[in-house]
Amino acid sequence: MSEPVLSLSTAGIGFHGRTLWRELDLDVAPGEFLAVLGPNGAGKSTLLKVLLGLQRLDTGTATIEGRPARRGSPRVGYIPQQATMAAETPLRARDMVALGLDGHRYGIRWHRRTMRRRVDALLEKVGATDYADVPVGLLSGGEQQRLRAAQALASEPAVLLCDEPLHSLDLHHQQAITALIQEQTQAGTAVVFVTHEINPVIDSVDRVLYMTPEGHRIGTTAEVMRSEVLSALYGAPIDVLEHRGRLVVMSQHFEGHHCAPGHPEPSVQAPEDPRVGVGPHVHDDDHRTHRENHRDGEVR
Ligand SMILES: Nc1ncnc2c1ncn2[C@@H]1O[C@H](COP(=O)(O)OP(=O)(O)OP(=O)(O)O)[C@@H](O)[C@H]1O
Repeated sequence: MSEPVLSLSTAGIGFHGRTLWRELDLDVAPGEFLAVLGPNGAGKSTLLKVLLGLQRLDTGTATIEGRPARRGSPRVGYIPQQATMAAETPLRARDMVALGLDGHRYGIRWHRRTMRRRVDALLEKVGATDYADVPVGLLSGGEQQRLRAAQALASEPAVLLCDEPLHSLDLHHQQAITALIQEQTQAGTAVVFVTHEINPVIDSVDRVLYMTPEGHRIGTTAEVMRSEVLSALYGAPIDVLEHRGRLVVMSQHFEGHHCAPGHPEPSVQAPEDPRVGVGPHVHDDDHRTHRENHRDGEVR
């Protein structure tokens, strides 16, 4: 591996006596795309906060480009979890994207025209040209999310941290944003992508970090997204099935609608859904349908 751009060494953190994760050793190379998966409350967003310098580790170290992770670094881009902006926010869409441009990059102040061209290109890439001059507070959640992606990519960061950036985007815009992030990896940006569903990004992912309260695993998708590995991590039987290049993760045991006591459930969705993956609620009916499909040979 080339010199890592992001490193965690024996990192650990917890709150109020509860350990979220510990002994986390991770090196991410320039241009690498790391997906971070795991149940609710496993500490995925906390990991991003550590890398943003917003949260201190209890043990170990976190470095970006060899220096301790710190707040406000222009070398780190961040697409936060979606939150609706107030209707009266005094920013147009293009202003929000421009905020992501480092006005003094490499010590040279951006020329106003260069800046406008760059903003226009970013707006176009996320499909936001039509509402470039609309106040952000009047836009839909998905439209605002596309602007956050454009803003985070504006400075071509060394590390891009994404906290469920595809949440609430329609399929077309999921693909557009994923393509944009993928393109950024070609330029050398390392991506840490927290998600509940691997399938929308499965073709972009180099490695997976899967976190659970019992421990974590790091490896390629094929190494980590396996029945034995997830069963060991959850401490309960989990099946991982592949269907047309997409993964279906399902629990073998349900108590009512839950997979295992104390664990938010991994998802089961109809295998025909191209977006199936680790995610929301599981119904016994879904389970039966899937099993029947499996018996009928529809799932390989
Ligand atoms: N500053 C804090 N003080 C106390 N507890 C915290 C703090 N930050 C996070 N936590 C707790 O740590 C746990 C992990 O939170 P985190 O948001 O990292 O989980 P997550 O894996 O991103 O979950 P989700 O998938 O639901 O977004 C939660 O129980 C949360 O309440």
